[in-house]
Amino acid sequence: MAIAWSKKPASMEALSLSPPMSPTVILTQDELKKIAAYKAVEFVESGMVLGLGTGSTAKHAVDRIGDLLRQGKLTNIVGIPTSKKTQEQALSLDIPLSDLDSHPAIDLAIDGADEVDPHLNLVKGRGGSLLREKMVEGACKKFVCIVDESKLVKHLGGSGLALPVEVVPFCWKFTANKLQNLFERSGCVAKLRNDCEGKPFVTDNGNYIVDLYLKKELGDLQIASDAILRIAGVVEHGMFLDMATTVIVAGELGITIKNK
Ligand SMILES: O=C[C@H](O)[C@H](O)[C@H](O)COP(=O)(O)O
Repeated sequence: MAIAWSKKPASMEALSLSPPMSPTVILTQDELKKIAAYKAVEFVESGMVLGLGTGSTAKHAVDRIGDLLRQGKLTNIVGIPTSKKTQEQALSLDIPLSDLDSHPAIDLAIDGADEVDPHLNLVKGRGGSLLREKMVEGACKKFVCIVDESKLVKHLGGSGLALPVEVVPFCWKFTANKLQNLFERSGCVAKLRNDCEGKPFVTDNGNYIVDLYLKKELGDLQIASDAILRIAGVVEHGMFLDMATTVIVAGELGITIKNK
C-alpha cells in the first residue's frame, strides 16, 4: 500500500500532526508504521516501566526506545517484552528487561494491532503473541496502539481475516470444532494455524493457534469473548476489548490520535 504525503519527514522527530497540503510523496506501509511508532514513543518518559509490543509496527517503537536510551535522552527504563522475539530485539538494543512478576504495574505499553474498530477495540495475535500481549497490556495504565490506516475496520472480524484463538494442543480439533460451532451463524470456519513448514504453529507458551474466519459480524463482542473463554481448551483470544487508551493511526491525511 502506498500513501501520499506532502513531504517525507526529514527525520522522524520532525513529524507534524498537520495534514499534508499537497500530496506529492509516496510513503510505504512500513514507513507509515514507523511514523505511528515514533509518535507513540513521544509518550515515553525516563523512569517508566514499559510494555514492549510485538510485530512489524511495534518493532519500530522498540528500535526507537533503544536509540533514545543509547543517546541518553531516556534513562532508567524497564521493558516488559510481550514475546520471545521482542525480548531478543530489546536485549540486542541493551534495553533493561524485567517481567510482570517483578513489575505487576506497567506505566505504558506500545503495540500494534491487526484490526481497530471505531470504539478502539482491537484484534491482535496474527503474529501469534496474543496471550503475553494481553497479560502485559492488561496490566498497564496506558496502552498506546499504533497502526497504519489499513488496520481500521467498522467491525472486528469483518475484514475477512482471522480472529486468532490460542488453544492447548491437547485435542485441538475438539476445541476448534467447538469454536466453529459457536459462531456457526456467522459462517465461521476454524483453521489450525501452520508454520512455514506446514507444521502446527507453536506459540511462545507452547500452545496452538486456531484462526476463526467469519463471514458475518460477531455481534456483541463482550458476549462473543465470554463464550470463547468458556470453552475448555481455549487459553485466550485475540479480541482486546476496551483495553487501548490511545490509538495512533498513520495514513493518507497524516497522523490521527484517537483517545478513549
Ligand atoms: O501477534 C501479533 C501482534 O498482536 C501484533 O501486534 C499484530 O499482529 C500486528 O502486527 P503488525 O504490526 O506486524 O501488523
